[in-house]
Amino acid sequence: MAISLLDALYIPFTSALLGVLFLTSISPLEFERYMFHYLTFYTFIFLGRVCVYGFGPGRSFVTAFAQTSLVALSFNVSLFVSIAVYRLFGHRCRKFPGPVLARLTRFYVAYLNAKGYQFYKELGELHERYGDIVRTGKSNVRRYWPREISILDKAAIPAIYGPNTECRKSTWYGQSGNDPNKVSINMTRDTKQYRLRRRAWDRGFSTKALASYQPRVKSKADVLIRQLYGSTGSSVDITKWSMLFAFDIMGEVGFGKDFNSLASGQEHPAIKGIHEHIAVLGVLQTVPWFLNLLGTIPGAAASFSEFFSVCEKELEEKERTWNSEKEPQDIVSWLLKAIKDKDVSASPTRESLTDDSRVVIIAGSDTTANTLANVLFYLAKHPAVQRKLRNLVDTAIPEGYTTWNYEKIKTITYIDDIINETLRLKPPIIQGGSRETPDSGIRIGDTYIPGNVNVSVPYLLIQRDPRWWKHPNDFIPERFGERRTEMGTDDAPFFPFQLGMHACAGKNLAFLSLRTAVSAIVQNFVVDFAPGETGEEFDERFRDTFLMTLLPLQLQFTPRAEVHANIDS
Ligand code: HEM
Repeated sequence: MAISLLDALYIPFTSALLGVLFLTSISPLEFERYMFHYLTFYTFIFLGRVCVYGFGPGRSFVTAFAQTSLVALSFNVSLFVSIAVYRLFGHRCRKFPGPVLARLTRFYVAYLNAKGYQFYKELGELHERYGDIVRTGKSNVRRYWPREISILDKAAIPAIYGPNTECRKSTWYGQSGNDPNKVSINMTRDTKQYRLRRRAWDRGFSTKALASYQPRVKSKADVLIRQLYGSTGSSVDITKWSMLFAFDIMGEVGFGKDFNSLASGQEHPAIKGIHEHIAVLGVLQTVPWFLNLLGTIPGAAASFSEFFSVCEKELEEKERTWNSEKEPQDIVSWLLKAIKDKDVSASPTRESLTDDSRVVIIAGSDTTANTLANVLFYLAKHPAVQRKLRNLVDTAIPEGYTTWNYEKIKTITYIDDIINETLRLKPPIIQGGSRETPDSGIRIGDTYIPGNVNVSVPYLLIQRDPRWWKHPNDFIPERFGERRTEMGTDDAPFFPFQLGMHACAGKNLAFLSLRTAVSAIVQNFVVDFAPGETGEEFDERFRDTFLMTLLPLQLQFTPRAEVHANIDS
């Protein structure tokens, strides 16, 4: 039986009406939370209708399928047209300029991300074209997405991220699920629950805990130094070795486990998993509901399952071997202690604990590794800076590396100036965290941003903005030291570790690791580019994959004794 003329007119009309009604009814909801349920329900209804109308005497499945497809088509067309009209002309963000495609769909920014993985450059161009506030459609919405705005104005930093902000974590943090009982600390959007859970983490980074980590960090630096001595005369890919160093530290300090990557010189399989994970994240982070959906499809996350299973395995081993009577000696043990003590800060479920264990590795290793590799790049490129640093280390520890001492290294503020200047130019997390404005909206200077809009300030762009930074693209560590006043550093926007309650939990550990590695390297070696390496590609072509992904960098580490011998002869 074919579709009658009446059906052919009636079905599209009622279905289209249904599409508009549906859109109106979901408008108060953060609908992407329910995307998975919606798609499942949609498929179920579709198949159910085919069965109901196709089953029975005189009925045909083909006709039922054709009718149902007409219903679905009319419903979808009406839904998408209404959404497009609303997004273009009725959205509360419509006064903010931005590319038309970004107003229509967040997949446009996913496309810009995928195009060479240099979204920060694309975003820089959008800001140049449209001004300090650009509608990017970058993440998600409560009322008909996309509602994303990128702000390149330093006044926005305290308003969005500062200690007194009323902004909350946006739907970006819903990419691994929206149930706060099942996700990591970093993905916890509920502010009350977040504050409680953060306490367990902060215990793992207390001054006392860091003092117990320090000798283990130094022992990893020793292995790195030994390996660099072994490389004498050949070039070393410092991107790889920095990752091995940072990954081993997170094994030691995170899980109390020796991952042995530095000693073996081999990438642990989990490292590949991390990089595949962040490459996917780099493109699809703009569409968190889609990432969330992908995670529910068996096999879709296969590329990074190795990393997930390593974390799961290490967590299980820790649970088996951990001595709960003793003071915790690593971050995961602090999290386990909170659970054992039934403390309010404990990860609420097994799933959330597992997700937390992944955060230990993801948040701690790539960030530190990138910074170390970039510091060494700048030292190779600026021999005068390297010499100045080495003289300071030699003055603090004249007897050489055998008497290396962290307390003395900590007093050399120039190391921190070099690390900060590196983090200004190359923040390992390139785009600022996405936050949702409170219902009442916020004011940034003279501009009112309505409520429930996702806002972010891009770290890399604002930390190189010539309005606040003199010679913004030049590497001048002294701007954080003796030239601070002259260069206006105190008034310039700098927040690579984020600010306020959601600021990086591991900042002090990062500084401990970086000060240790950088001082140990300059005390032992002179660092140069390897023959044929200019560093230009490394400097220019790093990938914007949420966490920065670096290209290999070939350096040469000449033992200082050898340099002296060459000069003397
Ligand atoms: C140079 C090194 C590092 C940089 C630049 C850095 C930067 C950041 C930034 C910008 C955030 C905020 C992310 C957001 O807004 O969602 C963050 C969060 C975090 N970082 Fe770091 N980080 C570094 C090293 C570390 C290390 C070594 C650890 C140790 C495990 C760590 C643990 C964390 C954790 C647990 C969070 C989540 C905090 C939360 O949501 O409460 N980070 N980091």
